[in-house]
Amino acid sequence: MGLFDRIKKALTGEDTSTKEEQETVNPAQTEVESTDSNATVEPAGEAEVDSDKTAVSHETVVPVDKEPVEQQEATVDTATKESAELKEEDTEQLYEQGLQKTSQSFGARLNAFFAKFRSVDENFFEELEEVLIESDVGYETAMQLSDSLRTEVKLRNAKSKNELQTAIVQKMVELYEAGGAGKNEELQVTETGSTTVYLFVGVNGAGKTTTVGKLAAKLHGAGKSVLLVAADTFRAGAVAQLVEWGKRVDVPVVRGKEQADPAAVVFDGVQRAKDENFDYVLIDTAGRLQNKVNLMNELEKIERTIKKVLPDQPTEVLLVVDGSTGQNALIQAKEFNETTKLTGLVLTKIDGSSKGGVVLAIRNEMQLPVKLVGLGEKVTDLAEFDAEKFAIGLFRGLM
Ligand SMILES: Nc1nc2c(ncn2[C@@H]2O[C@H](COP(=O)(O)OP(=O)(O)OP(=O)(O)O)[C@@H](O)[C@H]2O)c(=O)[nH]1
Repeated sequence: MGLFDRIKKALTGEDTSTKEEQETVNPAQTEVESTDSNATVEPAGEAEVDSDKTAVSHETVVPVDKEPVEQQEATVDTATKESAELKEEDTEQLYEQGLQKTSQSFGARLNAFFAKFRSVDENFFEELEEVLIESDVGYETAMQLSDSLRTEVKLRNAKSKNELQTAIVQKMVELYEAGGAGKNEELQVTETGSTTVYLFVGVNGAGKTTTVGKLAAKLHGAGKSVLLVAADTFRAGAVAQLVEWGKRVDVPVVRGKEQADPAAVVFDGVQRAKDENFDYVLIDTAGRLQNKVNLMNELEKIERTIKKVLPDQPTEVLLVVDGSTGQNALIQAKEFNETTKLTGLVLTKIDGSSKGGVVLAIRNEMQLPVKLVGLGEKVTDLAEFDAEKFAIGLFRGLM
């Protein structure tokens, strides 16, 4: 069953797939349980701090400049540890709650538009374009949608309100699917079996540190060993914030002094991860966009540094954007994409925002997959992006 049919079935209960499709089991549905079955469970970090550099200490903070050794408490209060294991039903609920505002405004706009529907004429398409732009799908995408709907309407000779509503949703889903064609939709893991490095970039306040913390909890909960690198040495407090997340989710953090060279911190972190065979390194960077050249140089230097230690890394360069800023998120994504080669996006703060429609614009205009979504401030409020759940949340009440 195609994505559109699955969404339609979920929203209307109507099964529009062919009989053959109904008889074929969707492999994607059978995969769910096998995820991470190979995971080796590492004991949670109660390790003692050991002055011997080779000993793995889950709470050791490695000072980059080798100056006075700053170390966190060696033992972790188990009561403060948080795990990020989410059940399938929880994720569904999160999506639904998270997208409530978006679907209310998105659906309400389109519903209001259809409430005064009379006939399919030039006015109809012009108004539809306006409604779509207001719904944060972006100008370019709104135009494309309206053009393809014109063709579809002619082709099907569609006249009724119902036919048109369904056709719009279908076109949005098609556009969405085309935007990701040939792209890896999920977070990738290194093929060599060595450490996988994810580099997080994005403007200040987008939610990088929070996302790194949440993802660390998820991976750690799945039995993976994770090392965090606080390369945002620019903003006072940013390092402390990541160290706090490290404590909270029980993973070690490599940090430098304030204003230290971020690339030096990255070097130490990646080297340690390699030496100690960590499964993942998550690097939090500074997000200054005021000076594009500086930012580009810094990110390039960080990437070069990673490659010095692990030539096939980073596996992912993820841009974190604040989804509640709507079109601003799209503009930021475009600017970052000019300076660094992104592999995907993390869209945060979808909860409580009415601007989730921007996913469609980002995907269509940048051909970049949204890999993760932030659906709240809690450690568990991070989910892999699921187009079906997202679309169901977005189009609820429209079909
Ligand atoms: N509601 C909600 N809030 C979020 C989400 N992700 C992050 N936040 C909040 O957004 C604020 C900024 O998040 P940070 O993680 O500090 O952002 P950052 O990009 O690391 O910012 P800098 O450290 O300044 O570069 C914090 O108050 C987070 O709790 C989300 O998905 N939903």
